[in-house]
Amino acid sequence: RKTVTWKKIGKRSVEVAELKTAPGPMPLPIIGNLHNLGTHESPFQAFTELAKTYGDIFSLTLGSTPCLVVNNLELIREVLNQNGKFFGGRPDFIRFHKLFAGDRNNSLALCDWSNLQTRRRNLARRHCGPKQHTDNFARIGSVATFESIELVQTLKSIANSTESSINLKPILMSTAMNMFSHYMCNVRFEETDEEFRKIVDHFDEIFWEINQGYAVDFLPWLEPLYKKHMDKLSGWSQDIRSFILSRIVEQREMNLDTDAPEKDFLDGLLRVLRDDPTVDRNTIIFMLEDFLGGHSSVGNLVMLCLAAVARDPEVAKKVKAEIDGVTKGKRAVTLSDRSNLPYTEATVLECLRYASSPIVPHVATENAVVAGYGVEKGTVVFINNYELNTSEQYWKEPQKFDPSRFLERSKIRVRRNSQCDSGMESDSERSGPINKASEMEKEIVSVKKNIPHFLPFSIGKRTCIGQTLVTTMSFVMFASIMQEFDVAAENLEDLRQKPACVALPKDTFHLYLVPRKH
Ligand code: HEM
Repeated sequence: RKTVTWKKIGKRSVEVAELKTAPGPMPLPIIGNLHNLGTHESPFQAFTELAKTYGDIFSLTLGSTPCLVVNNLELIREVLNQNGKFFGGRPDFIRFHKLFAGDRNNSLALCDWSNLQTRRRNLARRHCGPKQHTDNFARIGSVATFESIELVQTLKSIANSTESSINLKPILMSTAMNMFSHYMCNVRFEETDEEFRKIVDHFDEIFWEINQGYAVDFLPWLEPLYKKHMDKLSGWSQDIRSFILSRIVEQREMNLDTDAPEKDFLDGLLRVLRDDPTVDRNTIIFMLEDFLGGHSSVGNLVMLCLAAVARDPEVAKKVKAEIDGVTKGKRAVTLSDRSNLPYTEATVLECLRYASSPIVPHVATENAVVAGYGVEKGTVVFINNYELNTSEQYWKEPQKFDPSRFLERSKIRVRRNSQCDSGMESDSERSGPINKASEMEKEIVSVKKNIPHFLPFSIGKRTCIGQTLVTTMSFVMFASIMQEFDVAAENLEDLRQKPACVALPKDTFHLYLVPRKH
């Protein structure tokens, strides 16, 4: 293996070290190690397998691109946290350019790190990653409940009119898109709107596409063979941008009230455009495309949650019992119920673990060192979080779908007034004055706050900005469906998911929905 020259810039001296690159399988001419990845359904499974031979950090050459794979928590932290500033780039795949009008730097997730990216992230954070107890967080909750109530009504009318299984995915995708466009732009669309339906389908196709890997990513000279495919990608994203421009941005620009308080993400973006001459209109359109596009992940995740309960009636029973206990079947589920529905929330988290969404590859923007090995500028770094999600080193029975792994019991002290409480009193309470509020210990179940090896949204400076939107909106949508329907599959075999993938193909399994009697 060749060596890398690495400049270590300390306080006083500049030292040049010759460091070995990490070990790895011998590459073949032209294709490099691509054949080593074809041995499994997902390249991440192949990484886990190769780690058994080469260790938790190893090198590959894909086509002619040097790559590094890191397979354990300590190494992942070393890459993304300690050395994050050296690994802020993204791979230069042709597909990524096609999806963003010829330049992947138009995309927040696929661009290299830059000052523009820092500004875009900051701009997006307030609306797309609001903190709990802020107005924006509360608005996510009210939009999610509003759209879920609409969804349940639509599903009830479909379920009551057919005995067959339902092609649920497009309906969930439209609901997710309406959650996002309603929250970010105060616009929602009717299910009967053909143009809207087409755009939601395009987004879903792109979400699947972005979750796949192709030989052409590392063998760019294959591009002519992929011409049709690449043209399709460009076409989808062009249609999406014209929709966003004509149906969302231009509509708002006609009615923009610049004196009123900022009402949503779109308002915020248009104000920056007005006030900052260095920001151009395309930046705003691409940002909207990126963030509205996030809805596809919510729709796909909820489909996976429904598949999970269709597969496992015991999980379904617990989710329904928990929801019924809180809502008493009398009102819709809201985001503020989340702390009282830990098993339901844990089911969504278990789906995220089980699906094990891959982390977008990073690229070394300068020569660096990981675990004592040299990493050349331009090296693509794969973070194997499939290993983090499925290894027995981190989870008990990782192959089992078990939401309770995300739960913990703890004791809290609560004050109670013995006169008002209809429960059994303890001896110490009975002996106290009748009206005096007393303290008692209560056991509560809650979702574990921090599991260091559970990193579905990654860590470090390129961490996901959409995690609040995902976890809140998918929770409300999933719980609302579970509150109203029993979910079942015609054939459990159909529910099979691709490993290390949070996406399902656009055309996927159908499910039975049977309205529940409250
Ligand atoms: C199931 C849902 C989702 C999962 C599992 C997920 C996970 C991830 C992961 C692993 C990354 C890469 C982090 C890294 O490179 O280290 C990422 C980046 C990103 N995500 Fe998400 N994400 C989800 C949904 C969303 C949504 C809904 C949005 C927006 C509304 C969003 C916006 C972004 C953006 C903008 C980035 C790029 C950040 C950057 O590179 O600076 N994500 N996400």
